[in-house]
Parts: sequence; C-alpha cells; structure tokens
Amino acid sequence: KLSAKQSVALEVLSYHAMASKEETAALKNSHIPSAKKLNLYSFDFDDLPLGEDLTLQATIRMFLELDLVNKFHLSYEVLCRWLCSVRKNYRPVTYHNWRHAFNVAQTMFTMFTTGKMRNMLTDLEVIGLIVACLCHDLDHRGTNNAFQLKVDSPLAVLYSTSTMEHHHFDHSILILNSEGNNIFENLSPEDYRKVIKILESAILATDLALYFKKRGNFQTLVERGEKKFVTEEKKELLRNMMMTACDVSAITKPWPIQQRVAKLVASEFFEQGDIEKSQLNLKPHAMMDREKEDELPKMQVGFIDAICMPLYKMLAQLKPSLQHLHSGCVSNRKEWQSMADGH
Ligand SMILES: CCCOc1ccc(S(=O)(=O)N2CCN(C)CC2)cc1-c1nc(CC)cc(=O)[nH]1
Repeated sequence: KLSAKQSVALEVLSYHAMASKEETAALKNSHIPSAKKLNLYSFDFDDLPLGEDLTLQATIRMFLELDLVNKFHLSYEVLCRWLCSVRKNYRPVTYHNWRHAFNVAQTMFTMFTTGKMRNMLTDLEVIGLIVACLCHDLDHRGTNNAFQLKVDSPLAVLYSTSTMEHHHFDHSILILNSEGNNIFENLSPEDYRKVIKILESAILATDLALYFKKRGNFQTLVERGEKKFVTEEKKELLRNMMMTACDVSAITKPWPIQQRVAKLVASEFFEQGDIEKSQLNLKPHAMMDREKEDELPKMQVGFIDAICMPLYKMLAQLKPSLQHLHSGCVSNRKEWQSMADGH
C-alpha cells in the first residue's frame, strides 16, 4: 500500500510515451539485414556506424537469430511496437541512452552465441535477459542513485535502495502493460510469472552495489569448478553476473571504442557534478568533477581493477569462449595505465 506521498510520486513518474502507428509499421515493414552484415556475433561490435532505425532492425535480428519469435509465439507487430516504445522511453542523455541499452543487449546476444553460454540457460532465461538488457536503464535521467536522494526526487520517495534500478524495472512493466505492447502476451501464466521474475532480478542486478554483494558467492562457485549452475539460486546468480558483464562491456571493446564511450560516461558524470556544484552547493565525487578530468585514466584503471577485471576473469574461467572479454579488458587497462603514467 503506497503512502499519499508515494502515490503522488508515482503519478508524477508515470509519464511515458508509447510507439506511434507509423513508426511501428515502418519497422514492421522494413527489411531486416542479416546478422553477418550487422556484425552482431562479434564481441568487438561497434554501434556507431548504425543509424537509429538500423539499431531497431538489429535488435529484431537478434530476436530472430535466437528463434524467440517462434519459441514464444511473439506477435511480430507487437514486438515491433514494444521495441519502438522501449527506445522512445530512453531520454536523450549523454550516456545512459537507447544506444547504451542496445550495446548491452548485443553483448548479451554475443555471450549466448559466440560465448557459448546459450546451452547453460533455458529459453525463458534467454528472452528474459535480452529484454532485461534492452529495458535495464529505461527513463534514465543521466544522474545516479545518490543524486535522487540529494534532490529529494520522487524516485527516492518510492525506492530507498537501488532507486534508479527499481524505476527502470517499473518502467519496463509500464510499457509491457500498455495496449499492444505486451510481447509476453502468449506465454502461459506460469512462464509469464517466471519471465517477469527473471526481468526484475536482472534489472536490479545492474546496481553495482548488488554486484559487490553477490560477487563473492559467484567467485566461490567458479573457484570450486562449478559448471552446471542447476539450482534456481545459482542460475539467478549467473544471470545477474552476466548482466553486470554486459552493462560495463564497453570496457572490453577495441581501444578507439572504449575511448569514445569513456568520454560519454565522463561527460554525463560531469553534467551531474556541475548541477551538484552550482545548484546544490555540494562537492561532487571526484569522477563527477570536471576540474579533476586529468585523473580520469587513473580512475578507469581503478574501475577496471575493482569492478571489471575480476568479473571477466571469473567468466573466462567458467567459459573459455568468453576469454575475448577478459583480453579486451586487459588491453584497455594497459592503455589507461600508460595514459595515467603520462605517455
Ligand atoms: C569515464 C569517466 C570516469 O568513470 C569512472 C570513474 C570511477 C569509477 S569507480 O569504479 O571508481 N567507481 C564506480 C562506483 N562508484 C560508486 C564510485 C566510482 C568508475 C567509472 C566508470 N564507470 C562506468 C559505469 C557507468 C563506466 C566507465 O567507463 N567508468
């Protein structure tokens, strides 16, 4: 039961635009290029060359390659409408925009296929994870959880922990519950309940605070040589570690791509820092302070060592076909370290 304050907040927040008839029809009637042409099976995938419409077609191609339309009797028109609605509900912020979600989903697709993770997961987990990647940052405002509290955002009134991640999940449900946007409409009640549970856990898992909480458990399983991940608890742990690996996968991309993306991440962080300085009279975190831009390479090395490298190392131990992610991360660490050393 929501308090009066919470229901007001929900009212304020439930603004959302859905796909138009025209854009849905445009996507539905468009030619979907092959996965090969789109380079979708590569861990080195670069979204830059793709225009907006091509990112939507590439996402449809991923659903087709995974045979999800047939397996879950998806209505092709509903899939197109839902995808247009998802993209429309990403704001044009500097980094946490539609293209970030699209890239995260493409890494998940590549982990399933090129990374050979597909046979460790059920079809329900596969569609749940791909949908979670596409929806995981819905309606992001380019500011982090701490900021919501600082500005007394209605979001912080609704969710005291993992504030943004709860909102991203809520927004995912809002879209699924909109007329003609429920891609899961033909699932059995049992499967529907399961896939929504997978979706919620996977989206919440993108809060790095939860990743830190659970990483130790995953490390224990991997070090013990766990290969199967049979119990519900172990499957959920694996899925959620995969979400983090995809969410930060720009750190594994070829150096020119990593450099470009890091600039976008930094710009969005600096925009938040500027607001904290000018409007909130607060001293921002170093990573959000543009006056400390020269410390960026050192911070990236710290980010790699504290968050990224341990995860890609464990995933590569679990599945050697994921080694490319770990190697990309090692290579970018060398680049950031040499920049930090002033070369
Ligand atoms: C590129 C601009 C600087 O970017 C960073 C600076 C510091 C750290 S941190 O690991 O020290 N840490 C993270 C947890 N916070 C609570 C405290 C600070 C991470 C990044 C970073 N984050 C992302 C994910 C959005 C992507 C990316 O490329 N870099």
